[in-house]
Amino acid sequence: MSPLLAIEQLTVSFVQYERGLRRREVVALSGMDLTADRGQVVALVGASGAGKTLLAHAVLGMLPPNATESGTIQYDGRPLDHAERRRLAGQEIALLPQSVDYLDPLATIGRQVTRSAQLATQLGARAGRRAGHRVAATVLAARGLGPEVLRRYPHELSGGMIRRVLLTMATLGDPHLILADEPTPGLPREDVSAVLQEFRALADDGRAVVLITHELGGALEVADTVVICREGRTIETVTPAGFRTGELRDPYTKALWQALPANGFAVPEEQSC
Ligand SMILES: Nc1ncnc2c1ncn2[C@@H]1O[C@H](COP(=O)(O)OP(=O)(O)OP(=O)(O)O)[C@@H](O)[C@H]1O
Ligand code: NI
Repeated sequence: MSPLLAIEQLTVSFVQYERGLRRREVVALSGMDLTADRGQVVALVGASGAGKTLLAHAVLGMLPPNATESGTIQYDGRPLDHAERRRLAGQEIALLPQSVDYLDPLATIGRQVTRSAQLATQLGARAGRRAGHRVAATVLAARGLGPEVLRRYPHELSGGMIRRVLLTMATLGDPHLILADEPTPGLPREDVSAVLQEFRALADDGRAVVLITHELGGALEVADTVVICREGRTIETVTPAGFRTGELRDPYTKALWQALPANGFAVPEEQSC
């Protein structure tokens, strides 16, 4: 059986016009490979600007109009064109967005989760309001958010609560593939582990999870494979066991591993200042 998501040699560039209307092409992704199958957590690890969010946005058909793409994105064995990506987005494929700006600052959490529940369960807007509201209350409660949260606006929630609301919304439609874009920054250490374990559980339930993160340590806790990217390309794909037994080929991957607290925080010479 083909893997649920198979990305090969994905490239993305942006056409920009400089002063004088000189056309310039900026290459943002130059060869990303990533495969994620049902039951797996695949961590996508790389520094800021490496291209992690762009990869997720490409899968969901969310790249801006000035982007051009090459390479292949296959879902369940078939190449995904733009229309198909948009059709699957929010249904079979869910994004847990990096930015909390995806929430509407002027609508209560209850309204937004209800709307997501209506969309996800394809209930009609009117007929579905009550049912949607019930579903919203239930799913939020399951993530430890009480009924009072329904009446609050996004700015009245802590960072950790917002993350839980986003996770709730992303998983409402019972997606087969979840792309989680930096779900843990700003969370206290114990919450980080809890969130990571939620992704593990979602994968153990048969979904595929792509976990985008800066933090190799967290990725190693829950991932089946770790894809290391740098400057727009995949440089290495390793299992957590491969890290421990030293099966690392690329110096950048080795440096990331050595910089973990348990390995002595060794910062490579070229990067120290
Ligand atoms: N719309 C755009 N136009 C031009 N360049 C873009 C656009 N969107 C992203 N980029 C560039 O593509 C590169 C990858 O960006 P991306 O947001 O995917 O990085 P990232 O790995 O998610 O970083 P972070 O960890 O900070 O979220 C960056 O150099 C960024 O400036
Ligand atoms: Ni990003």
